[in-house]
Amino acid sequence: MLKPQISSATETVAASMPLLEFDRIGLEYPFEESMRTIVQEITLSVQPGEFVTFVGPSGCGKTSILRMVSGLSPTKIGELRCHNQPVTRPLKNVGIAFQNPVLMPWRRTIDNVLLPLEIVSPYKRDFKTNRPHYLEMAQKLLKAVGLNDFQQQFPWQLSGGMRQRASLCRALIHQPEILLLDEPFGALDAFTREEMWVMLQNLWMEAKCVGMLITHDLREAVFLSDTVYVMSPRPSEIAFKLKIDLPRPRTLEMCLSDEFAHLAAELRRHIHKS
Ligand SMILES: Nc1ncnc2c1ncn2[C@@H]1O[C@H](COP(=O)(O)OP(=O)(O)OP(=O)(O)O)[C@@H](O)[C@H]1O
Repeated sequence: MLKPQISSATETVAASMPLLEFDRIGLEYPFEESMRTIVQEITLSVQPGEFVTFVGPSGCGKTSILRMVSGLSPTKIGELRCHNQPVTRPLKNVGIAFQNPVLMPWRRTIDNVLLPLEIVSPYKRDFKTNRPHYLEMAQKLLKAVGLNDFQQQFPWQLSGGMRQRASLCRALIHQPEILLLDEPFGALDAFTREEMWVMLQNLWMEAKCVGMLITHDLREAVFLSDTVYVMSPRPSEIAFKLKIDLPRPRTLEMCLSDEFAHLAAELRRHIHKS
């Protein structure tokens, strides 16, 4: 709805322009008396609508990278660009879902989903006058994830999987161009997690946004991604890039195929323990 309109003359150029560019990005944190290098140097680009995943050993800087993309922790070494502009402050076109879906316990599910519209420009300006329209958007999302009958429940009345589904709806309600996912299904059991892969794929295909996922689950990475980046141990860099060309929409039956197993094994081979 509020996505930028581009004329057909510029469409061809825009289609080939990356949405995100990591240009020799590094990362250091203070450690004891000096600075410790976490990320050595990362250069890559993400196309509009691409789903990319970062996998790698614990502590190699995956979450820190997502924070850079969100603009919450702007890059100090190298440059991160969104739409060719350096990211120097929190981006508005980003939705975020974490492993722990932090929903407000005093707000009903529907009101938790609506929350970003109350605080993110340009929605907050007309939130009250446009509420019926926004309510419809939130209801559509909740319906898409099977929570139609739980709109009026409080978070503590939902299961872990349901809370995570509501949190994904909340991350997408303001139609972000970039959806950041930090181990969103890490706390769920294996069966629920696989259901969530399918549901997330559907939401992402409908939203046509960039997906950027961190996970320790290599099958999850293969199922969801167009591109998987394997990071090396700290001080990290991209050790391996794997394109996943499985057709979409992907199904859970595909996880049983030799091709799927081969792709997951290929990732496993390139992961080193820190
Ligand atoms: N604010 C901070 N100040 C100092 N060091 C930090 C800070 N945030 C993260 N670190 C350090 O940076 C490293 C990378 O952390 P990060 O959370 O990005 O890694 P990760 O790859 O996401 O790890 P995991 O897979 O275990 O979640 C860790 O060694 C961590 O201790």
